[in-house]
Amino acid sequence: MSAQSPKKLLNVLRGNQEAIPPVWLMRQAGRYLPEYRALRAEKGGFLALAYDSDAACEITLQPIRRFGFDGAILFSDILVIPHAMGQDLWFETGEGPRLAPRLAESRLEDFVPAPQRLAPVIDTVRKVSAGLPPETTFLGFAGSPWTVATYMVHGQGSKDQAEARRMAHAEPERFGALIDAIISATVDYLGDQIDAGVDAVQLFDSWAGSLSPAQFEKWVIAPNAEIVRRLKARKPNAVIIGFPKGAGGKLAAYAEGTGVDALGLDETVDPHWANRELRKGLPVQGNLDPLALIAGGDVLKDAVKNILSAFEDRPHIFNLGHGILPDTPIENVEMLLNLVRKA
Ligand SMILES: Cc1c2[nH]c(c1CCC(=O)O)Cc1[nH]c(c(CCC(=O)O)c1C)Cc1[nH]c(c(CCC(=O)O)c1C)Cc1[nH]c(c(C)c1CCC(=O)O)C2
Repeated sequence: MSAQSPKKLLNVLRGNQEAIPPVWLMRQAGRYLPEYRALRAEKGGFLALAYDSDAACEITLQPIRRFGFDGAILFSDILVIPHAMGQDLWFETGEGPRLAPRLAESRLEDFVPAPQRLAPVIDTVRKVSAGLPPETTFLGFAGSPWTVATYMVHGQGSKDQAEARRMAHAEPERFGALIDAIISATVDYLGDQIDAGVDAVQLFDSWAGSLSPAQFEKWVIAPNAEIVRRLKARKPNAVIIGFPKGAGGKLAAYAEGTGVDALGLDETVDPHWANRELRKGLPVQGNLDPLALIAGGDVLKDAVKNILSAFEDRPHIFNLGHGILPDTPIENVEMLLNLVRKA
C-alpha cells in the first residue's frame, strides 16, 4: 500500500479509490477563461506565454484559483520537444502550429539541438510547485513519440496523419530513428519535470487512433513502453498517465503493454464497456464529451451520471475525453464540478 497523501488525484493514480472522484480538465488553462485571454493579449501570443515562466505559472494557477480543481496541469505544449530538437516552431493565428523544416523533406541529423529552449518550462514547474495548495496534484506532460512525429514530419497538423504513416511504412528505419530520438528527449524532459516538482506526468498520444493494429503495436505501444521503462528506471516513484486517444478496442493492449499507471479514455469509449474490458483496479481518467459540457443542463447531468456509475468500483479521475473547447460557458464548468462533487 502506498502512503495516503492529501493529494486525492495522486492517491487515485496510485491505485486507491476516493469516495468522490478527483477532477481536472484537459486544456483547463486556456481560451475559455477571460483571465487567460487577457494575459495572452498583453504578452502577444501563446508561445510567448509558454516560454515566460512567470506568465505560464500564473496561467497554470488560474483554473485552480477559479474552480479548485484537484489537479493543475503545466501550461506548455507538446511541440516544445521538436523545438528543443532543433526544429523552428511558431503558431499561425487561427490555424495552429507550424514546424520547419519538415522531416518529409529534411534530415533529423541536420537539426541543431537546442535543449536550452526547455529551461523556462522547467522554471515554470519550480514556480508552480512552490505556489500550489498542498491538496492539488501537479501534472507535467509530454506528447507521445508517434503524435509528436506526425507534426515533425508534416510540419503542421493534418486530418489523417498520412505523411507520417507513409514514412512509417516506407522508411521504417528512418522513422524508427526519429521515434528513438523523441523517446530520449522525452525521458530527459519528463525526468527534469519530476525533479522540479510535478507529482505525475501524462503522455498525450492524440493521434494513436490513426494506426492499424500492427503499426499501433510498433509506434504507439512499444515507444510508450520504452518511455515508462526508462523513466521508472531513473525515477522509481514516477507516476504516469497514458492517453492514447482513439485507441478504442486496443486500450487494454495499450495499458498492459506500456505499463502506464493510469489510462486516459476519450469520449468515444463507452465507460461501462471500458470498466468490463480493463484490468480490475487499473485507474482510469475521463471521459465526458467536451460538447456535452457545452450543452449543459440535462445532457450534462445524464452524461456525468453515466460515467460516475460506470467507474464507481474502480479508481477514477473525472475528466473530459479531450480538451475543453474555447466556447465552453464558465457556469457549465461550475455545474460539472457540483455534479461530480454532489454539492
Ligand atoms: C496535439 C497537441 C498539441 N498540444 C497538446 C496536444 C495534445 C492534446 C490534444 O490533442 O489536444 C497538448 C497541450 N497543449 C496545451 C496544453 C497545456 C495544458 C492544458 O491546459 O491541458 C497541453 C497539455 C496548451 C495549448 N496549446 C495550444 C493552445 C491554444 C493557444 C492559444 O491560441 O491561446 C493551448 C492553450 C495550441 C496548440 N497546440 C497544439 C495544437 C494542434 C494547437 C492548436 C489548436 C488549438 O489552438 O487548440 C499541439
